[in-house]
Amino acid sequence: MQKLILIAGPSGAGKTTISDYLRANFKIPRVLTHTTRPLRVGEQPDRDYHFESDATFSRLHFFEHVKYGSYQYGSSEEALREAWREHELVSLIVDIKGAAAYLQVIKGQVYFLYVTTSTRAELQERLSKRGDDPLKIQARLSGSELNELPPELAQDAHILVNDDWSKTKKELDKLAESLLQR
Ligand SMILES: Nc1ncnc2c1ncn2[C@@H]1O[C@H](COP(=O)(O)OP(=O)(O)OP(=O)(O)O)[C@@H](O)[C@H]1O
Ligand SMILES: Nc1nc2c(ncn2[C@@H]2O[C@H](COP(=O)(O)O)[C@@H](O)[C@H]2O)c(=O)[nH]1
Repeated sequence: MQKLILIAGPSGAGKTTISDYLRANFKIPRVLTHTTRPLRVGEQPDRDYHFESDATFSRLHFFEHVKYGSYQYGSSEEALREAWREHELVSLIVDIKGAAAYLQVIKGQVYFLYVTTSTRAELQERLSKRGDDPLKIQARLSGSELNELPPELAQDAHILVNDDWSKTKKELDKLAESLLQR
């Protein structure tokens, strides 16, 4: 059966790092999403995101889409179908609203991984080290942008506290092995 590891959690929790690890070590590719935000240092088009203008974004067909500040983000049905053509198991990074949309429609095919850290200070430190703008960090770590796990999604979530990367890797190894066997 085609399956999806849906990865959500606060900014800086390590969603991208985890998805990259699954791809590098288990050949579980990430379904790329689309965004109108500018590239960060070190990012590449069509490797990290499909970077779009507002005009090209509006022409796409989205499973779900959201807006952060003035930037849009969206995941397309086409991208998921295309990824599943070659791989039974893929990953996808979305925010909490996106996760809720997938769980509503294809819950039976989803393994929902909610990634977090023990403290908000750790998130802040990681984002500062990553070179994010301090004002954007404040926005990302407050209000609806924090991506806290809402009670209605808690029963579907597998929570991974990514404080210690060596422990996280062990948990990911177990998870990938069990999902690839099924
Ligand atoms: N267990 C960890 N310990 C320390 N640093 C980590 C750990 N996991 C990830 N990081 C680092 O934290 C930073 C944020 O990680 P990452 O970009 O994967 O987060 P994210 O959840 O995808 O964030 P965003 O939603 O903002 O894109 C990166 O610099 C990454 O190398
Ligand atoms: N609902 C969706 N959320 C998405 C999508 N692509 C990314 N995201 C989430 O946006 C924020 C910000 O990402 P960043 O790369 O600018 O740091 C983060 O929480 C992502 O998980 C999407 O297609 N749909």
